[in-house]
Amino acid sequence: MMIGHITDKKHTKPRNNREVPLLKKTSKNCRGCSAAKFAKIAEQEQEEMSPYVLTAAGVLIAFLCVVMKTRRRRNLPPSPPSMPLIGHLHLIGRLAHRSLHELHLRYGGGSCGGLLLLQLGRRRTLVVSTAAAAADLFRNHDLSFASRPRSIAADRMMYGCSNVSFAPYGEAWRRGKKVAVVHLLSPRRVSSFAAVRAAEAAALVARARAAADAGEAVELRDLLYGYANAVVTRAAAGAAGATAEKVRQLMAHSAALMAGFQPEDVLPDAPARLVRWATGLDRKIDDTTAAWDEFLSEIVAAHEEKDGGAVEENEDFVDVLLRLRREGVDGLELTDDRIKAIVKDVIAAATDTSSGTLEWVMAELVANPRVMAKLQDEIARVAATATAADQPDIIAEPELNKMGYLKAVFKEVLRLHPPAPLLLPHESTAPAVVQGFEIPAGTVLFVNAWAIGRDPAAWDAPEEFRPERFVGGSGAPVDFRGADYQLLPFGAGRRICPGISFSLPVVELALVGLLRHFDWELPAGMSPAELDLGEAPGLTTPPRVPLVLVPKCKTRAQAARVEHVCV
Ligand code: HEM
Repeated sequence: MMIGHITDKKHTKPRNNREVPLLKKTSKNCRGCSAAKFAKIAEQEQEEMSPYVLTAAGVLIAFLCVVMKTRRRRNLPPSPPSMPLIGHLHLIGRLAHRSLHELHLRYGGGSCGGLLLLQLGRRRTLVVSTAAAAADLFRNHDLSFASRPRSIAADRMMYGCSNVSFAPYGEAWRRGKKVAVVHLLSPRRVSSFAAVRAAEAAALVARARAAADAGEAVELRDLLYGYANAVVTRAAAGAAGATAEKVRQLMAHSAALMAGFQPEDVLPDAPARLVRWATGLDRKIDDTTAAWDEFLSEIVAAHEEKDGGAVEENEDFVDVLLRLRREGVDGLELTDDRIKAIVKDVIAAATDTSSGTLEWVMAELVANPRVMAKLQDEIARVAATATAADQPDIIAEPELNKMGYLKAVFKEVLRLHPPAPLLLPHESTAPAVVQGFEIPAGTVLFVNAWAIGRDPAAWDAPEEFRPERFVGGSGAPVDFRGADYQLLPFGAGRRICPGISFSLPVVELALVGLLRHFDWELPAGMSPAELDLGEAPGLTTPPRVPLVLVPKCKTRAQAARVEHVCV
């Protein structure tokens, strides 16, 4: 009816094509009408308006048809019931990878292709929880999902995301990643840090030995973090000691600010900004960012003063980046800020992941004494003939390749305890059809590497810790370099971790040192079955309860074979 009153009837032809007199509009005119007249006008009016009503109804029906057709055509992945505003956020606990795994088991099994679609606050989120779904995603849609969701915290803490990890997909990310892969983390560069690794691994063994001599228990997290941090800081900035300690403090502050959901994940921009300001989140980010910037600026300035003095083989990451700036890297402007962003990125990406992996290995070995003994046997066999020339406590790195069981133990630990269980979040920039489901552009992606490592379709007895599953067998052994989608601790595709070759000798050398020289026992009265193998929440997830063990120098009979050990 409203349409009738507001439309100019002059331009209207009724269905029978009869010319209709202009409607008398004023109430003054109507007031004088008799009931019969009024009814006639109403009738006339109705007759006049029917084309409009029909048109409106037609448009509405057409619209509904399109909506319904689109809905029917949009074959979205399954999704649990959600709440207004927060969507599915209330279903995610402190350990997001476990909550998502439970949701997958409840809603995403069977014909759902290993996918779940969630609304996490404002973000539409695809969760991949099986090896088959990961294979389809990385094989066929890697490019569509190669970006990162925008994060205000990352933006401010990483110089406008000019680092590698949080940079959105595009030319700047591509060139930054190339610098990381080709210049910072290449096999040649990684092997140039062998002396750094050997010295820090020897220091680690010395610290464990001091505890063993004093009969003290050791908090492994502290010991292993100190080791990983020292190696990475020396590789990145050429310094350990006070520098590494400063990195440790800064990292502790940053990790807390980056983990978990952010206000803008749930709220529109303006209220989110208000919440950030009111809760002091912005101030904390600004303080931490300023402290990092001061620290990194000093390092860059000190390196610049050397003015390219380092021999190329002895360069640390800052040296390399400054040299590339002098030489001019195609298409990537290596400003001071970008250099600081890349160095900070690499330090952050390398430290927690490496030390977390080592702590999980030690936890699983203590929980599985059979595996510990078998690995110690392998190490003793190889080490009997091979120590580093200048570090008698440490095995020469090429010998690590003779330790097949060691490699299998690491794979098994990374299967069950990927240090970043959801990798880093990706975001799609184009629509894609994954496992037959339509995924719109702009969808955040979580690949649940933790759940994929437990996928019963991909693994036999997935909950069992059994490194032997990676030894022998027919065909190429499963590896974690991104080609075997059932084992994704480093991710796969374009966004795969570029630090695999850097991290392997770091973790292997330390573990070999710790197992070669010591037996490790639980504190008095504790049995392996009592070990808590749950995770702590965060972007990286070390054991929930820091591992405390007692190192015992190996028996004199064993020590006699390797004379320098614990005598
Ligand atoms: C055990 C050790 C490590 C693990 C488990 C690990 C795991 C990961 C994971 C899961 C990602 C995200 C992949 C994705 O988004 O799909 C990643 C990215 C990254 N990692 Fe590692 N990482 C480790 C060590 C390192 C080391 C030692 C470095 C450098 C020295 C490093 C540098 C990076 C960088 C720069 C990225 C970002 C790649 C990109 O966005 O394109 N990581 N890592």
